[in-house]
Amino acid sequence: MDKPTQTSTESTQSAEPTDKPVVLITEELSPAAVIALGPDVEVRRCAGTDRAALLEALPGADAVLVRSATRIDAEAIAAGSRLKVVGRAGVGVDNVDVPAATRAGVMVVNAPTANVVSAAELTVGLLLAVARNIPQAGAALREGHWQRSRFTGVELSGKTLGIIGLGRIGSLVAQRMRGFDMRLLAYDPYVRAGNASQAGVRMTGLDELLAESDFLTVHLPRTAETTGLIGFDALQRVKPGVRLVNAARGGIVDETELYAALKEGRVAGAALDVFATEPCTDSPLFELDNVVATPHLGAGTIEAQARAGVAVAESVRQVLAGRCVPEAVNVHMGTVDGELAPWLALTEQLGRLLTAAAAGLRGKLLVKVAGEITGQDTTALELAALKGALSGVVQGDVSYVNAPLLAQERGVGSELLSAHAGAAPHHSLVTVSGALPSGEVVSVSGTLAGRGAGGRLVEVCGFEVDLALAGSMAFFRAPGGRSLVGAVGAALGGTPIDALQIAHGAPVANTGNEVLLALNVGRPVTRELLDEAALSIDATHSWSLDETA
Ligand SMILES: NC(=O)c1ccc[n+]([C@@H]2O[C@H](COP(=O)([O-])OP(=O)(O)OC[C@H]3O[C@@H](n4cnc5c(N)ncnc54)[C@H](O)[C@@H]3O)[C@@H](O)[C@H]2O)c1
Ligand SMILES: O=C(O)CC[C@@H](O)C(=O)O
Repeated sequence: MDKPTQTSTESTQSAEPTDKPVVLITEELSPAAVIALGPDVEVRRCAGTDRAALLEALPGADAVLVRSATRIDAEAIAAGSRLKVVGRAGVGVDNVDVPAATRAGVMVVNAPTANVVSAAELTVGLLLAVARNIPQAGAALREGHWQRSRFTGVELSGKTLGIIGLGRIGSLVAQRMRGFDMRLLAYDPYVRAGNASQAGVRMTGLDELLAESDFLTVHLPRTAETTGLIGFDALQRVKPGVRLVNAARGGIVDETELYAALKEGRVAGAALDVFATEPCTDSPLFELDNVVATPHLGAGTIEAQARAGVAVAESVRQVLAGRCVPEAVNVHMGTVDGELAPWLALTEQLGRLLTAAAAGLRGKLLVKVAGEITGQDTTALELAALKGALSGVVQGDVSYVNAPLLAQERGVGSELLSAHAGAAPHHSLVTVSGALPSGEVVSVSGTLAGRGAGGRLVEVCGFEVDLALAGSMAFFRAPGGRSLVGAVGAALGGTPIDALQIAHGAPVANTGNEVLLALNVGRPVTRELLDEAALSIDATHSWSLDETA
């Protein structure tokens, strides 16, 4: 799909059949997101928080676009029987069951940087609000109370800020709070101390950070490890009178324990943008004067919504057009640019051919990349080979998303070797190899003849060939020294033969007196015809491939 010039067709949820891929939008998104989806999709809408409506709409959707309020769990993934991609217009994917999506071959894409500035700016606002009681003082004033001493606050300057999670947002908060003359500590076991100290942040253990901080701010993802991290134990160890901000995810701070600590005065104030269960409108925390609360507004700016919506819409368009996107949460493909795309298709074909040649898939798939193409990030070619190889042995859809998992389940490994040398006489070459049940290694190599040209098969099991890697193909390995063409032609009956090659001997590897007969044929060769032809020439191996299927 090219850049959109018109907006997408839009309808409310409908079961009407459509030719265009259907993108289901389940939450309020920036209008720019719908424009970015372009004219090649049909947009449908339903409320993601209405579970029944969501489950009813999902079977008709090729893509679903959500924010944080729609639960895309295993049940929702299963309901989305034709779903190819879940687009999360924001950072956190904790409302998406990523393992379930991966298993089903559904790509999950997010917009990891679109709203981080907005989230960091809200955090700064919450730090100021909790230090100076700004929302409470404003609310009292509106009720007719001019109460200055009641809302006396504290300064940020000279105080210690403890940042829990020094990732994208935590780092932006650090940058901004340095301007307030705060001393900055951070706890994040996955961040290198050297990088932090350049940013003026001292890394500490959690205990030290809790004991020394006048203000704490949480910027963690919600995971099994982080859920309840700021609970009873941590809140016992804080510096008395600490003020706490959480604009990351609900549940990381235990709300019951926080309530108790606020009541006791161990925690002097809290500012919360996120809650364990959302929407949250009646928490006991809201009864406390020293609590500031916002309804998950971290990403709630015009700029962040436009950036997140457009970024994720672009990714969804790419996925629906069969392309790979770097923002995929559950596919690790490296950088895939336009130059690499035809090599992906070629490598996938080679993977399919290898499985056919090896009569199955076992052990390890080796993907060797040589020549000019090695100047690019070729990580994705390993996935492409696995995808192709598995498609011949797995029932159901194999995608870039579930290929590694399906391979792992079958005990199949893979390795990518990349070396500039070794492609001659071709400018670039991809070789995929694996093993026969006997342990003998089989390999297939292919190249692209030129820009826009289809793939060429240039090596099969050590024999040099030069055939289009397209349409239907048949291969025979047989003893040499006799007339093979007539016998095979006769056995294949009326099957049109478009190109035929007999490769002798061992120009690439020592294959003895054997020959390889490789054919491009005009229609798929049935197993019966293939066996008959193989018998007629005493072939030791025969296989076919239907690239039109
Ligand atoms: N309130 C909002 O509207 C809003 C907006 C955007 C993002 N968020 C949330 O903010 C959080 C941070 O987002 P980000 O983009 O900075 O994420 P990030 O992945 O860039 O940073 C998270 C950091 O947490 C660290 N971390 C992970 N597990 C940890 C653990 N157990 N202990 C200590 N550190 C740990 C990681 O090393 C990483 O550096 C996420 O939960 C995200 O969903 C909220
Ligand atoms: O969609 C939203 O507004 C929430 C976004 C935010 O929590 C995120 O993780 O990106």
